[in-house]
Amino acid sequence: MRPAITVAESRDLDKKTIEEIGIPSAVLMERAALEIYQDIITNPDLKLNHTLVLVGNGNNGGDALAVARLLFTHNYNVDVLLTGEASQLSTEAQRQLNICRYYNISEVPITVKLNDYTTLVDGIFGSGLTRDVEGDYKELIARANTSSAKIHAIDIPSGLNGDTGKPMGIAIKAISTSTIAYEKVGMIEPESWDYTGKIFVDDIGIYRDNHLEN
Ligand SMILES: NC(=O)C1=CN([C@@H]2O[C@H](COP(=O)(O)OP(=O)(O)OC[C@H]3O[C@@H](n4cnc5c(N)ncnc54)[C@H](O)[C@@H]3O)[C@@H](O)[C@H]2O)[C@@H](O)CC1
Ligand SMILES: [K+]
Repeated sequence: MRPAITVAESRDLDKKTIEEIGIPSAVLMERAALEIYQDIITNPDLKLNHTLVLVGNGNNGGDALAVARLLFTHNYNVDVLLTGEASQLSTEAQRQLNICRYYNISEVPITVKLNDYTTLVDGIFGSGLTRDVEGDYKELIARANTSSAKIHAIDIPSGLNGDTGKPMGIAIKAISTSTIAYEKVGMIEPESWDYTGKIFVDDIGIYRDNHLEN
């Protein structure tokens, strides 16, 4: 079993892979999306009749938008829900939004009925969660958790502290999670499994130990 890493180490490895080794952020995002897409379409517990992708402002949202595009281009019925303003998106998330807009993937408002969907893909927050979840985000996560839709989380269920395995105010309760590169240490805690569900560890070319796959 590969080792688990802290959130700080995860962010440090992302940064080093991009800045020291030179693998572009967009390439890592595409590799992440391809792995997450496979985890989703091969998961027998997810019904993909109608999927809604929840998109945050950062690169977790970027991963999610790229997943939405892969679902769309493979003829799955998918919509996206931008939780923030398009103008606030990270550079890579903006790139992915532009690609989704090329395909005219439908963007639905935060007031959309979540029970209209069979699956939600959670790309709101990942390793960038910095404080307790409040306000509209908290309400959306609460609605997602009480909806009839099954949730698949990207990297870390939104709102879950990746180091403690505990919610920060509230957290997405996913039936499955595609975590990037390595399990996060908080996912070793059994109480985190209510939020992560079944964990898939996706290798996207980010390695610890002098950046060699071990
Ligand atoms: N290409 C890349 O750079 C890669 C990015 N990855 C993805 O990128 C994610 C990290 O992306 P980011 O660093 O952009 O951060 P996130 O996308 O996790 O967070 C999004 C934004 O949410 C805001 N935020 C944090 N806590 C909040 C709160 N409680 N309420 C409201 N807003 C809050 C922060 O300002 C942050 O910018 C990883 O979890 C992973 O999914 C990975 O796939 C590795 C490769
Ligand atoms: K997430």
